[in-house]
Amino acid sequence: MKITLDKVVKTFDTFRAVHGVSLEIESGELLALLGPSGSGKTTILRMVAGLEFADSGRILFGDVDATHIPVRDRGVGFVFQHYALFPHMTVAENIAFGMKVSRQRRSREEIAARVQELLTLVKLPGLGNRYPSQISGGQRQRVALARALAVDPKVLLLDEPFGALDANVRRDLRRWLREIHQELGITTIFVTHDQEEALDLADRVVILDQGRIAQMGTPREVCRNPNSAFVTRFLGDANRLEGVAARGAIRIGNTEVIRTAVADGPVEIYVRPGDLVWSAEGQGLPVTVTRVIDRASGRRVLASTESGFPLELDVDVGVDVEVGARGGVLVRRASAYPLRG
Ligand SMILES: Nc1ncnc2c1ncn2[C@@H]1O[C@H](COP(=O)(O)OP(=O)(O)OP(=O)(O)O)[C@@H](O)[C@H]1O
Repeated sequence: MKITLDKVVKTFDTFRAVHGVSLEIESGELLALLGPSGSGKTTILRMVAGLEFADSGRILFGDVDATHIPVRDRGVGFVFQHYALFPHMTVAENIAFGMKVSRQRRSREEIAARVQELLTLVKLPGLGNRYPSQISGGQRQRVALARALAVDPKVLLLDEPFGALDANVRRDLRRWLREIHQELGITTIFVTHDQEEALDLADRVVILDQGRIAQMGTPREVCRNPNSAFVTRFLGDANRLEGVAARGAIRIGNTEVIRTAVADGPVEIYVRPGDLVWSAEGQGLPVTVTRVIDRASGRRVLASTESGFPLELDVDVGVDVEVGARGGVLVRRASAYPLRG
């Protein structure tokens, strides 16, 4: 089911949470809505679900305006971080719940068979008789997904479904969700404020800033070509430096650090740690090492430029570098934006 948002606006009292968002989610696509707290992600999802109504603009399910389709007829399945399982029902009863209250009548045998099928799909066979308190947080979210899938939704809406879980479990569930999505091909909108999660999972990401779309594209597109300082900062892990652009070259102090197209004048420059190369011989931008953090994957070097900007870069495990060492860094790739103010 394709979903279209056409200039959707939502205001709470006097506060405008969503400012004319237009967006098309293709049938079978897994789209992530990514943005900081308060950027309007949940409000957009709730409007698609029919739990909230737009002040203006339209939401289409296929070619049909969804405004007047009640929640239960929209064919959407939800998994919300706080949309807990019913504690007094077993896992199987939780999964069966939607089928029992659905307009589509099913026999007891049909429901039981479907519950078993779903338990297998979410890789929890044999746990049907447990209560939610008797399974782990990660297992609970799998059950929540099975419950959402039970009524054969045309659209799946997931709002920070793994938000409360620890990093390893999140990573496993992410992979698992991707597999389930591939298997079932249901149009899915996934809300998260975690850029790694969004980039890892989604076919396309929409980055929101204060109720507006800052950028949308495939994970590769937004990572390679962030269109603003906001997106670059939000995608994370970027060093920020200041310099001056003139005729396509950016200089910091006396050093030309990179050539890139940006208007002449003061600029802010964003560089990922992996795009900086350490030079013990002092080539490039002069820096002093302030800290070295050893990790299984390599060494993270923290350094400071002559004008006092902190920098982080990665070097191989075998590279000798010590606190207090002076050297240089070469910039392989960077994004630059005119410095305002
Ligand atoms: N029912 C409401 N009444 C008033 N203001 C609201 C209501 N719901 C949301 N808002 C406001 O609208 C803005 C967007 O909220 P929303 O929950 O959509 O953001 P979000 O991006 O999902 O944030 P988070 O990641 O914190 O959940 C926020 O400033 C919020 O305070």
